[in-house]
Amino acid sequence: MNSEIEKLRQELDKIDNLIISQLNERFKTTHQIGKIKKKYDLEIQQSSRETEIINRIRDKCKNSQFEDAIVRVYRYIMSISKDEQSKL
Ligand SMILES: C=C(O[C@@H]1C=C(C(=O)O)C=C[C@H]1O)C(=O)O
Repeated sequence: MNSEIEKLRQELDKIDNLIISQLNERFKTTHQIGKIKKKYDLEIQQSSRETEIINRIRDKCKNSQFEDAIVRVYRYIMSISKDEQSKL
């Protein structure tokens, strides 16, 4: 039993490495967008863009039992990008 879990945990570590690297890229990009918003005095919150992202995620996750979980994660990621943009 322990070795079964250990194998899956190693798999999770690899997946986490990918997520970390992609999250880092995503936050770098939202940071750049934040700098442009500051320069042109634009609103940080862009609700129609967020709806577009959530719709795209739901479409991509149509056959996944984790659709709602993934949408929750994305809402959280977007709220953190906005917090980071507001620090600029
Ligand atoms: C990144 C942006 O800023 C905010 C954060 C978003 C995100 O994390 O995807 C989307 C829309 C905005 O509320 C943007 O305006 O595109």
